[in-house]
Amino acid sequence: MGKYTVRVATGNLFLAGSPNLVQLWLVGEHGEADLGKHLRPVWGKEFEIDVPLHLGRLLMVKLRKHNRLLSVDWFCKWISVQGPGTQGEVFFPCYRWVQGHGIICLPEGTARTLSDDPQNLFKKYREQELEERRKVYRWGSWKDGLILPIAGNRQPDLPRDERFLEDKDLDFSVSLAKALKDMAIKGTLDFINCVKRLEDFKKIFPRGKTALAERVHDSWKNDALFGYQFLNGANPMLLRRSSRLPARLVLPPGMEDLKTQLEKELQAGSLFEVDFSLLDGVKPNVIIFKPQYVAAPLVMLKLQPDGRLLPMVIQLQPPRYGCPPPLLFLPSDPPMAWLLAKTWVRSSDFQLHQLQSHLLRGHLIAEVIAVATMRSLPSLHPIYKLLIPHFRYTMAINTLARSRLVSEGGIFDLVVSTGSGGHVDILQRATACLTYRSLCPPDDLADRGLLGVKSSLYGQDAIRLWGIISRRYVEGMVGLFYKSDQAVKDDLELQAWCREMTETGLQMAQDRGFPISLESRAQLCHFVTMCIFTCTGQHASNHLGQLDWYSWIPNGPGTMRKPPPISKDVTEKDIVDSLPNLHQAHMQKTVTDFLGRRQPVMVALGQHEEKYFSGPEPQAVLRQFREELAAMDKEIEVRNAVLDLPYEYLRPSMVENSVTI
Ligand SMILES: CC/C=C/C/C=C\C[C@@H](/C=C/C=C\C/C=C\C/C=C\CCC(=O)O)OO
Ligand SMILES: [Fe+2]
Repeated sequence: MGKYTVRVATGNLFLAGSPNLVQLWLVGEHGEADLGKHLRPVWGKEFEIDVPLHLGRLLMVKLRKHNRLLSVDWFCKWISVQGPGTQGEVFFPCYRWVQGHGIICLPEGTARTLSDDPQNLFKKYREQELEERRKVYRWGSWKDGLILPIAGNRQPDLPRDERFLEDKDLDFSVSLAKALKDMAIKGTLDFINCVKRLEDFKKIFPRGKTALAERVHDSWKNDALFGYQFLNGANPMLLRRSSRLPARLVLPPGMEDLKTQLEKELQAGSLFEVDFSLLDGVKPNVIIFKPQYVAAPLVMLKLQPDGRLLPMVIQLQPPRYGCPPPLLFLPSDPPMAWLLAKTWVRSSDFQLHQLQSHLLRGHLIAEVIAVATMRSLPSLHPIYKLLIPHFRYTMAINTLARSRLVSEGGIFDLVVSTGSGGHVDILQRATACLTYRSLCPPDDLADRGLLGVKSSLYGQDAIRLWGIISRRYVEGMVGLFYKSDQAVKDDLELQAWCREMTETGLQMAQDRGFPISLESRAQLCHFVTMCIFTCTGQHASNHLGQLDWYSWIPNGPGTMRKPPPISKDVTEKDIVDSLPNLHQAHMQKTVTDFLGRRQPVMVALGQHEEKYFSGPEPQAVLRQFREELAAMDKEIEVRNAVLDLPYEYLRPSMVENSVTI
């Protein structure tokens, strides 16, 4: 018996409140008390009430919104209750929309696995919550041979909790509308203006461009900048150290010097390669009845002692049986021939970057993690509480990508050489070779021979960030809730989550190294770190470079309008005629500017305000995580200050806490 003070926190945004009355119940270990309909969340924040029962330790708050005439959704952040006992103020996290008039149960914020609840006080609640979540979060299907998305084609189809809140929605819609309006106004001139010289692409070079974009415009023809991009550019995921000369690199007679140089670098361990074979045979797009072109180049590069990565040879297409060996382009070739060869590589890199590194390995994997978690882990579960902040807006932005970017008639079909089906083929091929190791930087960088490469700033920062997420955050939290490997094995919810991810979301990916069970705390930590890194650093390192590296279109051509050259007799006009026309370039710019701009509505890594965990220990782990992130951020700032080309894409203050754009 006694006085209870109930505090209710409604979302901060204008549309978060509701005039509907809300009924609350307090559920304790000794009983349940109906507090009646005391709350109008628009205005009500706190009220006191006498409860004539001895409830004992508070376990749960139940709430129900009553809507006589009009049902208005309410965004409840949390409820806290200060009772007469020794429990102190008890916190019940929510951070969800309260819709309709069903009863919602909010368990007290302490994280609990099934074995942390020996009296099964929450067992029924966990089962009911998952039963409801599996109805609301359903796997969809976009294209055969791909990993699964959330069901739903448009934002309104998504669960309310996954849609943009009004601030993000406003920024996204207004910015997109402005970008498209500008495009429509200026774009009319695109058909009148034409590009005669490479410098004419300045006509669509943006105002307020970044300093690095300026450098790209000034130095895009430079071999060192061309090589640098494979280390620290928009797409740092393809470069690998050569262990042998690639079989596809057929050296025609007269190339003995090159062979000697390649073998010398190979022996020294300084030979690197970028192989775009995944693009081989991809059906190119046809844009306004005009065929576009796709190539599948191979680039060989040498790592200099000063850290520069310099191209040695470019083969634009793999050898064909019964045909003469493909032409090889060299730095010593006529300048326009060499520049066209590099430009073809840049266009090929744009395709694999946007589809394989950015969309598939960033956006779509993050979505699988989010949907599998919502379908398999109750909100009480410690791994749910650890992961949920890293899912914000991911289903929404991916639904927009599927409906406006890679959809039929979407941007890829309109202005990208792999649009109109080639892009789906590439996604299917990339999915078929997507391995668990490639999503974990310590393994991926080891496999690609990039560990310890001083000029791989991406590699250094990825390892550092992975380590902070793994050691300071994930291991810290897992250590609080799993005291042995057996506890991991015994957690049936956790095992179901892992299987749901690998077998269903990733479509039987166990043959590519993904686990279908978790046998130890170390394996659990590795898997959860992969989840968090994918939703944060992996996406950021492949998203943030668009503005810097693709603002100057010749450095990232979304399409090529002429076939790859078969001779070295190349003019500037040949290059201009191969590059996107002004309208295609303008549309590409508009989209990559819109996507690549720094987000005003942004939560940086680890900076979420939601308190999913109750108790001092998880808060201490999160605090230490934030301290380590701040230290890394400062050290990157100091390092970048003395670099000719700063690398910012894995700075914790730049990395979003989830995939939201
Ligand atoms: C050409 C850039 C390609 C990027 C693909 C990689 C990742 C997906 C991207 C997410 C995009 C999500 C939504 C895009 C929404 C709108 C696109 C802009 C204009 C559409 C024009 C129109 O529909 O009118 O990661 O950031
Ligand atoms: Fe993105």
